This record gives sequence, structure tokens and C-alpha cells, in this order.
Amino acid sequence: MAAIYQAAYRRVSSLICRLHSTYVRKMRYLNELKEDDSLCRQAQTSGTFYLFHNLSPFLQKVGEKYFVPQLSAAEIKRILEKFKETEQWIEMSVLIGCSDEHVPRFALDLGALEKSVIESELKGSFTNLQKALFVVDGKDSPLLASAQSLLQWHNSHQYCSKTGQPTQRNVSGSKRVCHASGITYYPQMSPVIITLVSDGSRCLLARQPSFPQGMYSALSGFCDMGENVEEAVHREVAEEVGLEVESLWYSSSQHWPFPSSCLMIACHAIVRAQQAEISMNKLELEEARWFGLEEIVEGLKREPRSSKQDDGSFLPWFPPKQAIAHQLICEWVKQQTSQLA
Ligand SMILES: NC(=O)C1=CN([C@@H]2O[C@H](COP(=O)(O)OP(=O)(O)OC[C@H]3O[C@@H](n4cnc5c(N)ncnc54)[C@H](OP(=O)(O)O)[C@@H]3O)[C@@H](O)[C@H]2O)C=CC1
Ligand SMILES: [Mg+2]
Repeated sequence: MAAIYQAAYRRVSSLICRLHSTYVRKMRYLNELKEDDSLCRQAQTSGTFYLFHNLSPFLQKVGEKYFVPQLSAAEIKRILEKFKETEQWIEMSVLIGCSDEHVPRFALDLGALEKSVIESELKGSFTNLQKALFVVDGKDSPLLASAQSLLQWHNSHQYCSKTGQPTQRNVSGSKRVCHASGITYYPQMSPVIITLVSDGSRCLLARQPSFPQGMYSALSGFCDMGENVEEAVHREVAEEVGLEVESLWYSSSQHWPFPSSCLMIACHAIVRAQQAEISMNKLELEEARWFGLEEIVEGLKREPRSSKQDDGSFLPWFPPKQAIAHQLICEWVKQQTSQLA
């Protein structure tokens, strides 16, 4: 009788499985890989690998385009053999996703091996993430950013902050455990709000001293402990430019790997036009000012290279399309132009 029930249960389960979308099956599979060490170890033998060297991703250049190659486990072993290293290195990789066909993707940092040997063997170069993110295809940059953030997190969480004992990672790299204290550590992200303030007809952009010359961006800031997104937006706008937000709405979010794993939560905010006088916080900002629609449209067309003028000053330009600040600015332009139409 039990066997009949079991067979019926299996048939229903497999039917449910077939009914699930590709996306749902993929997410379920990834979750299984995170939870099941032996399944994940097995997956490493059939997976593909993104290589890093001291947190810089490996890129190949074909003509003017940059690609992020996915290497097979066999190719990784071939590189390791060159250094007379064993395939145990593969265990240091972290799971970062999988294809629709359930081919798992891992990231592996070979920072302890000679960079130039790998580069000449694989015909490419390890490129600083600050450059890599902006030259690769748009679909690859979020993957590189999350892979690098996870590798960086493992790098800096080797020890338990309570006992000082080494922590051990699971096979997928989704967590680390201190066996002495029983504490489980999960990869951390810092929530950061980014807000494009408008007074109805102008928008407010600012420069931090560390920004490249001529670049202006929306206001941003780390959320404080216990604060919600709305409170963080109100506080940051008050702190940085001395204005009181009247209303705000959420736009979208983005994982941002600088300085290390931020969750950027992007919002639009409105301040009253009658109370729009900026009082800038000079400790955080170098400049903050209002921009009209025309100036924003011109700035969006400008390349950083073409912003320098003959007298040495810089015309304003805005963050590139990979940054969520760019998206906020484009949304504001759309809003304004639809109001004018
Ligand atoms: N993707 C995008 O479009 C954009 C992304 N950003 C990102 O937003 C982030 C935050 O922006 P920013 O305006 O500088 O933030 P803040 O205005 O909060 O100022 C940064 C300062 O806050 C302190 N701080 C508080 N909490 C943290 C934390 N968890 N991690 C690091 N520093 C913290 C540090 O001060 P102290 O050093 O004195 O302790 C730091 O220098 C940056 O990492 C930046 O890369 C910013 C603009 C655009
Ligand atoms: Mg700030």
C-alpha cells in the first residue's frame, strides 16, 4: 500500500515540477546547491567558472569588445597543472548562479598564483572591477559585481568575530560557520539610499570630493541601524543639503560592489520650490546645485573626455548607464518632458 502511495506521490511531484516555469526550476535548483554540499561538489565538476585574481575579473578583448569567459572545470585543471597545483583549488570557488539549462556558474580567485602565467595561457587580462564593470556587456556586469562581492566577503570573514577561531565555509560559499561558537555568518550587504531631489522643475545633483572632475550625481547615504528607507531619504537630504523632503517614491534598486556590497535603493523626492535653498554640508560634499532640464539633457550626452574646456574647467556630466544614478536622472527627464508635452 505504502509503495502505491509513494509512486502516486512521485508522479504528482514530477507533474508539479514540469508545470513550474524555467525560472522557478532554476531558483529551486540553485537553492538545493546552496543547501546540499555533496550536490554542489558534484556540480563543480560540470560547472563553468569566472576567474578572478585578487578580486579583479578575467576579461578577454576581441576587437573593441570585452568578454567575460566562462571556463570549464577541465580548463581550470589544465591551468592548475601548469603550476603543479591540485584540483583542490576548485573547492575555493563560490556559486554565483546557473544557466536556464542548470549549468552552475562559479567564481574562483586564483590570486595566489602568478597572474601573468594565467593571462598568457588564457589570452586575456585580469582587469580592475572599477574598469571591468563599465566595459563588459550590460548583462555581465551584475554577475561580475555579485561574484566579486561574494569573493571579497569570504576573504574578509575568515575568522569568527566572537571567538577569533577560523570559520568554515559550506561548499557553495553561501555561508560560513564558527564551530566553536556555533555562529553562522551570511554574506552581508549595506543598504544605501540614493535620491534624486526635485523641486518640480529642477533637480538637485552634487559632487563629492572623490568624484572625477565634472561628474555630478544624486544624493546618497548609508541607512542607519533601525531606519526605514523613507527615514533614510529624509535624513540624508537634510544632512547633505539642508532641505526637507515633502514626498518621495521608490524607483528601483541595484547591487553596487563599491566600496563593498551595497544595496542601492533608488528614490525620487520632492521638496517645495519655495523652500529649495541649498545649505550644503561641506564635510561630505564639494558642490551641490540645481539643474534645469536643458542642462541635464546636455550633460547626459556628454562624455567624461569631452567635458574639459579650454580654460581647464569641466562641464557637468553624469554617472554612466550601469549606475542607478543614471537611471534616476533619465526617469526625471522623462517625467519632465511628459509634463511639458
Ligand atoms: N550606483 C550608483 O549610482 C551610486 C552609488 N553610490 C554608492 O553609495 C555609497 C554610499 O554613498 P555615500 O554618499 O558616500 O554615503 P554617506 O553619505 O553615508 O557617506 C559615506 C560615509 O558614511 C560612513 N558610513 C556609514 N556607514 C557605512 C558603511 N556601512 N560602510 C561604509 N561607510 C559607512 C563613512 O564615514 P567614515 O569613513 O567617516 O566612517 C563613509 O565615509 C558609496 O559606496 C557609493 O559607491 C553613490 C552614488 C551613486
Ligand atoms: Mg552621501
